[in-house]
Amino acid sequence: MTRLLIKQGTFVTIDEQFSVFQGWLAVENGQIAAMGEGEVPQRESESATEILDGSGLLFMPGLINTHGHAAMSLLRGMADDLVLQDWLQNHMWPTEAKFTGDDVYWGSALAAVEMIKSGTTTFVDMYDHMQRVAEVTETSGLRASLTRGVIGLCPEDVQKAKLEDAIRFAREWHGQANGRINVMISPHAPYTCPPDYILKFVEAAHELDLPMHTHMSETLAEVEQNVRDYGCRPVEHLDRLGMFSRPTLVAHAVHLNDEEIALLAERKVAVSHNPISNLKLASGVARVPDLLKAGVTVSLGTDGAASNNNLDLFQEMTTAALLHKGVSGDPTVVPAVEALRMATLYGARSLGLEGAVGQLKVGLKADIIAVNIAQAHFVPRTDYVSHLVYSGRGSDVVHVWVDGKQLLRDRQLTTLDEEKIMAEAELCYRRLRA
Ligand SMILES: CSC[C@H]1O[C@@H](n2cnc3c(O)ncnc32)[C@H](O)[C@@H]1O
Ligand SMILES: [Zn+2]
Repeated sequence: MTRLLIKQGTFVTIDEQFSVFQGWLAVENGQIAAMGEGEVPQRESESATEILDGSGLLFMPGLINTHGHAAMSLLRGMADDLVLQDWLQNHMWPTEAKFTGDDVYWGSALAAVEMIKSGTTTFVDMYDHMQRVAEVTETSGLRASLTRGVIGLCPEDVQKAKLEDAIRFAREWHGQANGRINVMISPHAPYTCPPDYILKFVEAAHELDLPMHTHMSETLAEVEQNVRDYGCRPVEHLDRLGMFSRPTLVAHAVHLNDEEIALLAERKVAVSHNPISNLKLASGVARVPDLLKAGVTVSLGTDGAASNNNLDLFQEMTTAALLHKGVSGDPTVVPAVEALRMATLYGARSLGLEGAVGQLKVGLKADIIAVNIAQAHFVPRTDYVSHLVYSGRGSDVVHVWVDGKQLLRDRQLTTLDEEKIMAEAELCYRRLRA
């Protein structure tokens, strides 16, 4: 049995009473086995099989990206500066229709490279050809909640086949990769899935005992269309269809009224806040301070790299912390520590993984990242939580572990061939555009 000892590091434990301390941490059997402040006890030095000098490094829980479409990394920069519906209907969907399983594999691998190198250890992915995303997850060593996203704007036989594919994927992959893969059930959105079709997903989620994930209330146009088509706003619509009787994570939730926020809190629906994607597609600004005040779990997502245009959760934290101050005129909303919790603890909570990941605590899985704080933008040592959120970047991450396995060592990937993946992704894009 190997036992890694990290000594003389700076540690940020994320909890309601987060703390920053100088000390040590031991990893054994994929878990945080022990940790403490100050000098390493002699018994820890003696039982270690590997020792890492943590001087100049800050260790914290790996970041959790609660909404994305990994394979869309292939479409980065392809159609910038458009509103959602134009972007989706006239650019993303026509190109995605040509995606093969291999395109999804290499696009997702490209995303995995970027995520690991910017400190993400768990990601949510909603897409098609999900077995290929699962393969990337298995090989890369990342942790993921994966879901076959289904657009139901198609004939009944195609709808049926897509639902069956989602169920088959769930049965095959939930709990796989040593428990690193979980599965969710996903009708893509209320405006792309008719109500009777959404009902079938809710039934499947009950049968399989799985959580649900969907896009919801992302644009004003979507809310208005929902009212026109179904006589109510998306939150009430999904509630009537029984979706919130399952543990549910909704992406975006930008356009909400007070009653909807109260209902989301009551139903314990979690929200994945994607501030950069929402800004880029000019969708609006989610009412994050109000959601948090109401007790809704709000985590952070990048969405796909075609609407972001990167997968760096540090930038998402910075944006979340700044944006809501700007629009509210209140500098106290979304303080740095809350942005950090959104990217870690609240991410874990929204995926049913609280108590397993998202914090540095003895007994939790060793999903840990090390940030190089021996750099000008982390000086002086006033407040490391502030530095991480307001001046940190994904490229500051030097080491990454998931389940105690090191996926990034001195910024070198240990499980993925970065050069090959970039070359294959470039070829996929050229083929798709030909
Ligand atoms: C059917 S798989 C997922 C589907 O979602 C599309 N998508 C990507 N970003 C967004 C977004 O912000 N809102 C709605 N849908 C989005 C993606 O292009 C895939 O087709
Ligand atoms: Zn999305």
